[in-house]
Amino acid sequence: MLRSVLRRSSTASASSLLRRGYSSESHPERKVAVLGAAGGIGQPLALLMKLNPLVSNLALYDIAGTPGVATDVSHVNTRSEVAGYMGEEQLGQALEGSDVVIIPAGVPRKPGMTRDDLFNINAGIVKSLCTAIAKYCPNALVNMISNPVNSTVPIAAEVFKKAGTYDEKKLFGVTTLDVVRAKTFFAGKAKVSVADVNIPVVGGHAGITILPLFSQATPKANFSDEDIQALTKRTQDGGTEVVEAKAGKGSATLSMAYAGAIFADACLKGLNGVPDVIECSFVQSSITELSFFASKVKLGKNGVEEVLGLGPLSDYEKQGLEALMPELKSSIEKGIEFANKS
Ligand SMILES: NC(=O)C1=CN([C@@H]2O[C@H](COP(=O)(O)OP(=O)(O)OC[C@H]3O[C@@H](n4cnc5c(N)ncnc54)[C@H](O)[C@@H]3O)[C@@H](O)[C@H]2O)C=CC1
Ligand SMILES: O=C([O-])CC(=O)C(=O)O
Repeated sequence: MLRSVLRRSSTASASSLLRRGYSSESHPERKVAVLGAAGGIGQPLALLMKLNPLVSNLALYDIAGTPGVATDVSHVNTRSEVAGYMGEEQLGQALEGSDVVIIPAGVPRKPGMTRDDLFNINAGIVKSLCTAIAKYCPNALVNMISNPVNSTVPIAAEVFKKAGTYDEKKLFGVTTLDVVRAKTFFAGKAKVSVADVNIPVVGGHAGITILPLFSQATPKANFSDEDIQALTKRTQDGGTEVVEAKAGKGSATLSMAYAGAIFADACLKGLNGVPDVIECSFVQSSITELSFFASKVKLGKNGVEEVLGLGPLSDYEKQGLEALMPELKSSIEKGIEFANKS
């Protein structure tokens, strides 16, 4: 066994698991791999996935630093076994047998940058990781976090197509953080409990391509047009708000780990046959003329069970939808072109 591969068994007893309201026997075995696991998102996400009782095996992969992260996380008293994998020669082992692969690998933004400015570095990283996924776990659900999501998801699709493994039901751009933000900002303004709030966010994951549908928010709130515009803008600029507050030390990591854990949990629930699991995600879609689009998606045993439509839009949201289409289209095309030229 390679020296830097670590394996640690969970120390939680069956009785302590039962005390917390679940038993390892009641859930099927599920392996989750996190690629980029030693990074700002990767580390807290690894912890949150370790806390998830639906996970039986947690594989933490990065180009550096994973032995430490895996050893650290492995001491937490939950069901899953944790293994750390470092360097390309261990990527195959990390991926083999995975049910869900979460990808937060790549560089984050600094103030003044757009997500598209990350394309040159992250496109290559995503391409090589997806090439390995096609080889070692072609049936896994892929949760793409690496930016620019509007391009990295189409890149992944092209890599999988070339490898002959593409299944559009199994590829997801993670846009959950947009929903998380829309809910927080709405709840704060409406002075309601955020736990009761639901808001679909559609389109893509960059600037104006992020379109929160506050007209469909529950519970209903009587906001003015100005309030809705301000909430929309704050949701669209939520990532930039964090990038600026971190002042050169990266972008959202903790809230992203939270959002990534929610989305991965939804994928696992779907795989396990839990009914009516619905989350927004950037997926292959035919609800608009664009080949990829974020909307509400029903998750099931094979991944996407149904891509749900947009529902009724306000005039303001209709304008937002029209405005986002050209940018989202060109980001999708940029990803496809990159994957096919190199
Ligand atoms: N979808 C979303 O809503 C969000 C996406 N992001 C994106 O997530 C990505 C990661 O962000 P952070 O964790 O803050 O960055 P980070 O720099 O802290 O961590 C990235 C990790 O990726 C690793 N990495 C680089 N190349 C790799 C490779 N070939 N294989 C495996 N691992 C590799 C690095 O070693 C590092 O540990 C960025 O692209 C960022 O823009 C960030 C926040 C929200
Ligand atoms: O803004 C960024 O660069 C990171 C991101 O995608 C987000 O926080 O939504």
